[in-house]
Amino acid sequence: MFDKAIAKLAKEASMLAYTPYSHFPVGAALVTSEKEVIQGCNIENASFGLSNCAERTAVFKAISSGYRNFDAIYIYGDTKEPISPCGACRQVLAEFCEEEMPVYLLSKDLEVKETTIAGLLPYHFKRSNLSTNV
Ligand SMILES: O=c1ccn([C@H]2C[C@H](O)[C@@H](CO)O2)c(=O)[nH]1
Ligand SMILES: [Zn+2]
Repeated sequence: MFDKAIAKLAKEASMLAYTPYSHFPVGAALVTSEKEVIQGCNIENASFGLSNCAERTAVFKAISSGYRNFDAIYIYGDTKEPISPCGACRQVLAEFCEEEMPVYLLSKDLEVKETTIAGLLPYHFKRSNLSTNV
């Protein structure tokens, strides 16, 4: 269920973004099954392709802190319409989150578009697709 306080934490996370190249701050708030909120921001690099999006920062922070199960993610962009995550982030989220997990996409004014992991990336490549079936 959408929680405005967590949406504000996603916006707050964007304030720490390192964006000297795009000047486009993004924030994410990933809710763990323990109800912890892990924030992330985008972190750019002079070698542009090495930039890391807010969503992946939040996922990598959470995984490297020992969390493995997630209830929701909120993603905030300083945008007119609710932000739309890039393909790389959709694939990384699909690795760790259930297909039906709620995803709340937020605009500058905290207008919300609700979707799911499967809604963001239907028919995604997954572990069970590997021939080794690990
Ligand atoms: O959902 C998104 C979309 C874009 N960005 C970042 C990547 C780059 O730093 C900047 C411009 O693309 O915004 C994110 O962090 N998340
Ligand atoms: Zn991304």
